Amino acid sequence: MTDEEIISHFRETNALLEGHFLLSSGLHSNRYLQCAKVLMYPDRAALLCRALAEKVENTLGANSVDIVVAPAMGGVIVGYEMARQLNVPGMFTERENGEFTFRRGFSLTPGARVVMSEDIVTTGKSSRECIAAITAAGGTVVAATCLIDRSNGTADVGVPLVSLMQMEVQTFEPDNLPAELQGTTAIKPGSRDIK
Ligand SMILES: O=P(O)(O)OC[C@H]1O[C@H](OP(=O)(O)OP(=O)(O)O)[C@H](O)[C@@H]1O
Ligand SMILES: O=C(O)c1cc(=O)[nH]c(=O)[nH]1
Ligand SMILES: [Mg+2]
Repeated sequence: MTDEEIISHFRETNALLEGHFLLSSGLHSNRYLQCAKVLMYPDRAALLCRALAEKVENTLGANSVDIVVAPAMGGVIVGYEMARQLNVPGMFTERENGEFTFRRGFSLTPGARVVMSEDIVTTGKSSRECIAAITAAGGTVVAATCLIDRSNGTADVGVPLVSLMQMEVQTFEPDNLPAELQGTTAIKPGSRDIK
């Protein structure tokens, strides 16, 4: 799947937003990729995750994954579809007092080979937090995946990161906003509690 085909799925579903956004990391941006708008279409979710699962298999080899774990909320749908495409089970972690935890009776077999599946990577902070929770629960994270790596390959999540597409999207510290964003109110689409 080419980058143009991937981005077309975002454009056609109005998932490529422009405005003023407060990101999960606390950084600001004039662009936002709302993956939920793409993933609301099961056929598009399947096409994108099939292509990403193929990349994982090319990187790790066949039958190298025991389970997919995804961080809620953004990772839930993509994690489900990645598990389906890799033909393994999938589960998710969710925040409790700000920390990713396994709830709902989810647990990992010690040493289970885990692919951690995100929707978006900007700084990699959420990915690293989810990977830490998986490791603490006894899993071995063999790779991380995301649909779009907004860091253009610069985010370090501590394990190989397989992205469907890399993009370079500018981000800004809150006290260093460009003129176009100054004086406008930032929208915060994600669910992380930013103090
Ligand atoms: O690489 P990062 O800088 O961590 O940014 C990317 C993270 O931000 C978004 O989640 P968010 O925390 O907004 O919550 P959500 O998944 O509930 O939407 C997205 O789903 C990633 O998890
Ligand atoms: O960094 C984020 O929080 C973020 C950026 C983006 O483009 N999309 C998203 O869901 N989260
Ligand atoms: Mg998220």
